[in-house]
Amino acid sequence: MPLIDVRQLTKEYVRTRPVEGRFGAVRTLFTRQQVRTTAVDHIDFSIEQGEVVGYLGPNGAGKSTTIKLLTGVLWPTSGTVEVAGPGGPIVPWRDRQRHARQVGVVFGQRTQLWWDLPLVESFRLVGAMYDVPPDRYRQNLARLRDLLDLDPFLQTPVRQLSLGQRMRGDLAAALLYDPPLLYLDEPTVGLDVLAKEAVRGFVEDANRSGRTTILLTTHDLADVERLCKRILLIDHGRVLYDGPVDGLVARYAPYQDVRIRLDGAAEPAGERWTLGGFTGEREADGRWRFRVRRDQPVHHLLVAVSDGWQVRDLAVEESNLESVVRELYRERRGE
Ligand SMILES: Nc1ncnc2c1ncn2[C@@H]1O[C@H](COP(=O)(O)OP(=O)(O)OP(=O)(O)O)[C@@H](O)[C@H]1O
Repeated sequence: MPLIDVRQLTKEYVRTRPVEGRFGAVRTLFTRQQVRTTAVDHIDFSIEQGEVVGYLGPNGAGKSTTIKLLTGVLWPTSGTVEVAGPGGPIVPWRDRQRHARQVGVVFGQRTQLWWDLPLVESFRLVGAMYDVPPDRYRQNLARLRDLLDLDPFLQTPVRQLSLGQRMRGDLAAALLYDPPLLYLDEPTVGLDVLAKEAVRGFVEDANRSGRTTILLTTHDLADVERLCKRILLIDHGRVLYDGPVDGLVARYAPYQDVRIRLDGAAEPAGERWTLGGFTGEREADGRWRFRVRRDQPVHHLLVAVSDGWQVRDLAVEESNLESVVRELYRERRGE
């Protein structure tokens, strides 16, 4: 059995809103119009022990709602989630206590720590809440202090920590009790370059030799490129793509862009240029862009341009995750 098994998971939010119209203000006293949003719409996926999966999607796609369902904070409208655990599968929103021992959760946007207590006291409380045996607690704390360089602010109240320090504290608290599963919701949001590096290094370490299975939501694709072999891409609550990072690039951007800047007075007239069997377009900065499918012989284009034209510079640009995701989001928004 996989570590997490999600079947037809659906969450519909229902809220009421004022009725508009001539008598709107009066009617809201008596009438409640319901607005339904299907935030998560019959999604299926499973995650095996030891994976690090990037959960991506544009704003409002349904990522946070999924994390809330997976962590048992929300009940679904329909569908199931099962997490493998000692003594059999766990349904997060039903078996909340058993489930809590299986998962660590870190939200980039808010802390799970006790605001007024020194960091080390928060850790003690976490250790007590999860019944971590004293030896285990000491070992884990020593390892996490070292790994996350916590000592300079261990005695500082959480409210006085910088965002990067607080995030390191949250990561340590989430792993103090050795959960096999870690949910990270935008763990690098707002962090500087060095702090992001520290978080990424830590996640890699946590996953080393498959110890901790990780599901990570982020808008920073560098997190995904560095940490995840697999992506789940969702939008409008549905899974658009589930597979390897390279596969996403190959599926949605099966081309390379060749950008050419010509040198000298002779430029093709107009905004389009056909050369070596390819058609290029002039870009705003004066360069020509040829979009060449990966299975087409790009060298025909390169030979044709160098034979007949003075080239100042030429670049063959592979699509990367960033450009593919940008295109996909644009397409979905109809831009
Ligand atoms: N409590 C709620 N009541 C009603 N609608 C909600 C509620 N929470 C979220 N939604 C709606 O559900 C949809 C999915 O929201 P969700 O927060 O899961 O998206 P997200 O992918 O996490 O977005 P972001 O990247 O902006 O954090 C959105 O349309 C949102 O407006």
